[in-house]
Amino acid sequence: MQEWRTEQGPVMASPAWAALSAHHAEIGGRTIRELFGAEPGRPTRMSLDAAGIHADLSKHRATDETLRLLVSLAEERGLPARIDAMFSGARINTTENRSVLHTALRIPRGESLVVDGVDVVAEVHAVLDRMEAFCDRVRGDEWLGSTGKPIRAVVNIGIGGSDLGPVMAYRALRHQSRRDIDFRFVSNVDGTDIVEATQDLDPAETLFIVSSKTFTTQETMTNAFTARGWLLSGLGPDADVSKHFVAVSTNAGEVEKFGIDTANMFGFWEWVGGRYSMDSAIGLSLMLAIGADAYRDLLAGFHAVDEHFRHTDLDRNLPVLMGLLGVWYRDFFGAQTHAVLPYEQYLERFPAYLQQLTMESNGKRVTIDGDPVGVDTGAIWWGEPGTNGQHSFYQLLHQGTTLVPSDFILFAQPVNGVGDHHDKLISNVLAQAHVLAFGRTADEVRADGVADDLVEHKVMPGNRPSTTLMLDRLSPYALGSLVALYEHLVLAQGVVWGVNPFDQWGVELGKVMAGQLLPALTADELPDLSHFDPSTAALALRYRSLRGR
Ligand SMILES: O=P(O)(O)OC[C@H]1O[C@](O)(CO)[C@@H](O)[C@@H]1O
Repeated sequence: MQEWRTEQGPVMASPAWAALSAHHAEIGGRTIRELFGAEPGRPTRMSLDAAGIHADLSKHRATDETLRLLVSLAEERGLPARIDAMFSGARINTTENRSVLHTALRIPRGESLVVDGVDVVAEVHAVLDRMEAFCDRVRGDEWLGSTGKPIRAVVNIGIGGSDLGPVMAYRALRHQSRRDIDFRFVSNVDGTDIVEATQDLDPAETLFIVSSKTFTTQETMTNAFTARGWLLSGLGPDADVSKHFVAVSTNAGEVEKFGIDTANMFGFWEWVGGRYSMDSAIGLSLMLAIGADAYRDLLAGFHAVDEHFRHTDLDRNLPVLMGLLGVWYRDFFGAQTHAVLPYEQYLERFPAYLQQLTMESNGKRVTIDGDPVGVDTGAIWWGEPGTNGQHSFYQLLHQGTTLVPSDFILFAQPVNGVGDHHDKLISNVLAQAHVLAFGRTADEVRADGVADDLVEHKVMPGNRPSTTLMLDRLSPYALGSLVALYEHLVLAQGVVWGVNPFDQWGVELGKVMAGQLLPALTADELPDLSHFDPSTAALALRYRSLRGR
């Protein structure tokens, strides 16, 4: 086992932090207009390319010196050493004593990475091969349901990382998915989710994938039991459910207990965090949808960005620079949120996916050593596909009082080239980034002939920063590269802040309390609620009474 230790100390004690504070006092008030005016070569100098992603970082409230100081901060915080430690399998997730090796999920076949005496690359490819063989059988109508019918509906049951990645990626790539198989995703313990997902399906043609790293998650297990009941009520009590259920998990014991043959289980490893797992066997539904070759292209996209992140100097390293700019706005400008605005309808769930990735990772108040962080950490991430957002919340982005750094994502080639839709789409995204950055002054508004009493209403303050990411076409490779970009951005930010981006202790207490409340809501006898606060106890009693208990 490779031991890994950190004694980083607070980020504010870092000399680069003090230098950044002084630098912010000096240039924080300069506008993007002024920066462009002073530096004609800015767009070229501040753009870079990584694994097919072209990134324009010029519309930021940052100079070369800002980037230099941010990179110094990352160096002082030990980012290069942490990157090496992660890729080599050291147990950098110290609060759970685990390696962090999602990058091993996409190392090409034939290479090797030995961790604790095991070649994890060989294990990864053995699972990928099993997944491929299974997917070929289902897609080739060789895997038959218990009545002999081929599979025409696949329902992934999972939540958090066992849902958001699969559903995001399926929606992103459904243009190259099998259209004769219905793909559905059930996550919420709210019964509506599973009822709506199954009510028009034929159980004889339905395959459930129960996806859960732990196989103990309340929502997933509740939905899995309900799915089994639905199947048996449709096919009769003697139906062979093994033809309709497979599992993706690290927990073979619980999979067996549920009644799924472990021959139909696809494993992964404790060194894959839930929110970093979409390219593990958790992606089985996606492989069923797009096929194994396309799935391997997705892995290649991930790997290309891994290589970039691992081997590129910090000052040309895209995930590092984007992560550092996020720290710059969060801690020196007080930006509380970060928007992701994909101008690609197929990426409709990408912002939701990034919410778990970023906020479960860096929504932390203490450092990896357990001390208060002392500065603001992870921003609130959110977003919607363009152009819908323009007719909704962009008013606030343009003229509100809150600074919202934004990422615009666009693709040069349309997936669906209908008429002039795509050119119009792209004109919109470029226009939005332009207006956010450069705005419109009162003089310019007046020069347009606007009446005096409306001038201030029409002034666009501008100076609102954004990154533009332009890719060629939304392909599995491109999607993999984008996800890896944000995975590594999260690590860069976490290391600077000194938090552990790989644990999620903050979600545990709510689960425990729900477990304690459940019997209080359902027991025949009025339970003792005195250990809950009076508000919660009163609401529980009201619920019982409204349910006639
Ligand atoms: O895959 P599992 O074990 O069901 O967990 C689902 C999700 O629950 C969480 O632990 C949070 O509750 C996530 O980190 C994880 O992705």
